[in-house]
Amino acid sequence: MCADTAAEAGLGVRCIQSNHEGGLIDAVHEARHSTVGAIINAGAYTHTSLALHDALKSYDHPIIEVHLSNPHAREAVRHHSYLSPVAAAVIAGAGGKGYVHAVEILIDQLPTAKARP
Ligand SMILES: O=C1C[C@@](O)(C(=O)O)C[C@@H](O)[C@@H]1O
Repeated sequence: MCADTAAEAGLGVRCIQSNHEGGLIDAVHEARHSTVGAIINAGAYTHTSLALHDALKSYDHPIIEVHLSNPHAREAVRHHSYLSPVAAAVIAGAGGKGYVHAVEILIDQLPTAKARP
């Protein structure tokens, strides 16, 4: 579904999964010159990783933060995100559909996006 939505805007989707903080950071740096935007669910690293925050801060394209659940309805430790300050939008609690919405929002954020009426 994400790929279909992106394809309608002439874009492709590349998915990366890593259980390692450094793997996510490397993926962000590697994507700098080959992507126009990023959608990220960093799992628990959302709440702990200043390093991932720094990597995303140096990524010069729109970032959409996604969570399947709503971390704000969960334990207090999940209420802070290191990613949100560098994200153009945050989608939480929409389950898997959140990724499709993230693609739509990302497309709207691109410099080539037409202004909405
Ligand atoms: O690993 C996860 C999953 C999560 O990112 C989500 O998608 O709801 C929310 C995080 O708080 C949690 O640590």
